[in-house]
Amino acid sequence: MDVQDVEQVASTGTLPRWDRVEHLVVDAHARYRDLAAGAVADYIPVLAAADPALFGVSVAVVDGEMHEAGDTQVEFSVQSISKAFVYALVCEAYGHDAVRERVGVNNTGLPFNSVMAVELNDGHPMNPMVNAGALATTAMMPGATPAEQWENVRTGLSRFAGRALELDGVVYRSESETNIRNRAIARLLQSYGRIETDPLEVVDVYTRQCALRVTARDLAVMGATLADGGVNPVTGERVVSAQVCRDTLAVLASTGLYERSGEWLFEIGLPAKSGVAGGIVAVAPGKGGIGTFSPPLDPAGNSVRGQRATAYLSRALGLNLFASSVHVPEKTEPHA
Ligand SMILES: NC(=O)CC[C@H](N)C(=O)O
Repeated sequence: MDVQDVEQVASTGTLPRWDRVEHLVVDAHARYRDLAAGAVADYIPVLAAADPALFGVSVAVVDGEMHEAGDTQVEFSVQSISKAFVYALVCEAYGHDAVRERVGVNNTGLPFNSVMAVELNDGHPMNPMVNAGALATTAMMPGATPAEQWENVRTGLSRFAGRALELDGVVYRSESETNIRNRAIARLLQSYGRIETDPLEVVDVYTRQCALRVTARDLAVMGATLADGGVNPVTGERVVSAQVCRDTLAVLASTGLYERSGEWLFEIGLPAKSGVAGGIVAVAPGKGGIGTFSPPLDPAGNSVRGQRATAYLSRALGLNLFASSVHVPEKTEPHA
């Protein structure tokens, strides 16, 4: 089936056509498997050793159905995707007003690890999806000690995934030895009174949260939990409230792909979050989650194949939040 056909499928009858999902997931994988663009991250030394050929596409529907193709059971570090779920957990604990005031919800327009963004905004971290805002958010995680905060992060993200997630010790150590910039950002936030506890301990919890091991399948389930108003569709457990999901998805829509968030929303029309190990989670509210994994990244740090596969599924399944169900786009291929 070519793109035009699937768009016609998506444009007729009730959307989305979940009966076609299995076929479309396999097709999304086949289409982009050989796409050779992008480069694996190397600023965290161990990530440079990732196999660029790995590629998995997974969809979790809010009724608990799973559809998968490729390397969906391969584990990789969650990296920045953790920021979305830690943000949700902190909002659940303290209410979104407290987090919004301290961390913000506006895009910086600058790279995820920008120091200048903090300086330009009088020490305000701007949003929870860039490193400054994520550090400020992790600092707010419930727990009397950093060890307790870390355990709450680990168990909280595990509840979103529906299984016990574990630390990748090799990734954690590799990033701990080289995360000087994050330590600088944490110190800068401390200087502006945005972090009240020990900034280096905050960086340590944050580095651990980024080194949690997930699969594309986990990402799909985590996304489906946000799509399902906070109830994990596989375990049936309520992880966060529907309001927290709504707030988290709004933040993801405006900031989830860093300085490329506008282009992503324009083309794909779904809230999403990327990580530098090559994962992307996208959320179709009320419908399901899409998890992709492929290590080669674009210059902003977003997986190239993951973006293409998600764009294809969004179009083919009619998931774009801004599209009416009868719209058949003239353009059949997205921008490169
Ligand atoms: N964009 C990312 O995935 C960055 C996460 C990484 N752990 C960092 O802090 O630099």
